[in-house]
Amino acid sequence: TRSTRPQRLLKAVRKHAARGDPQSVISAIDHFCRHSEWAMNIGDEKGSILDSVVSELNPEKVLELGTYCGYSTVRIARLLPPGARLITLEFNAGYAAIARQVIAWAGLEDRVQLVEGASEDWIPRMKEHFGIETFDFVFLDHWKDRYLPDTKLMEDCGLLRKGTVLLADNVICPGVPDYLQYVRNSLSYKSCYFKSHLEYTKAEDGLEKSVFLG
Ligand SMILES: O=c1[nH]cnc2c(O)c(F)c(-c3ccc(F)cc3)cc12
Ligand SMILES: [Mg+2]
Repeated sequence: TRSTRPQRLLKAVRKHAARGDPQSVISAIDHFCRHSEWAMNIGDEKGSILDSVVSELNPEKVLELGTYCGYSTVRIARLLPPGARLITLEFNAGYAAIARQVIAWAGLEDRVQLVEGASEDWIPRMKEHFGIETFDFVFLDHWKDRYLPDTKLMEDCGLLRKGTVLLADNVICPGVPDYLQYVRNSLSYKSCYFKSHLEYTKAEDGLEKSVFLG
């Protein structure tokens, strides 16, 4: 039967990237998405903005909602000190299977924990199951209809602290109007927009960075 796009993306990583070299994994995926098949990774342009936010923050505890093939997981994890931890949630088992192999190829499995399942099921279990108090950084990149309810759920579960940074992908395309309205008008957040482009295209998209004020 025909392979899936994530399987073809992994094949390109294995062919063109060096094991244990996260930058070569990132470059191999970007090359595949530009020259072979578009795929919904954050990409190199928005990825550079992600890098700068993570580098400035130096987070110890990171949550990623939406792993897909692990591209942004690798981008974030490669910037973390070895003691830091990144938990990434992926609903789609096929995507998760590929992402595990991409993360392993990059040599970053020691600081990444990939969890398969629904964000709404796992967010309430972060404390008792993973021993997490609060997150320093949350990257939202799963499903537009879940950004707002999952943010409210993280608040209710006490997973956000004064200064926790939320960074949301795709706030223009496909767009998350309810989430944007919330973080831009709530007194509990200081929010700003980083204008960019939809991965590997000329269409507008951007990232919204929101600091939780407690
Ligand atoms: O569902 C998504 N989850 C997470 N990230 C996405 C993304 O970065 C996209 F560009 C897109 C996307 C897909 C098709 C389009 F025509 C435009 C954007 C979707 C997602
Ligand atoms: Mg995205």
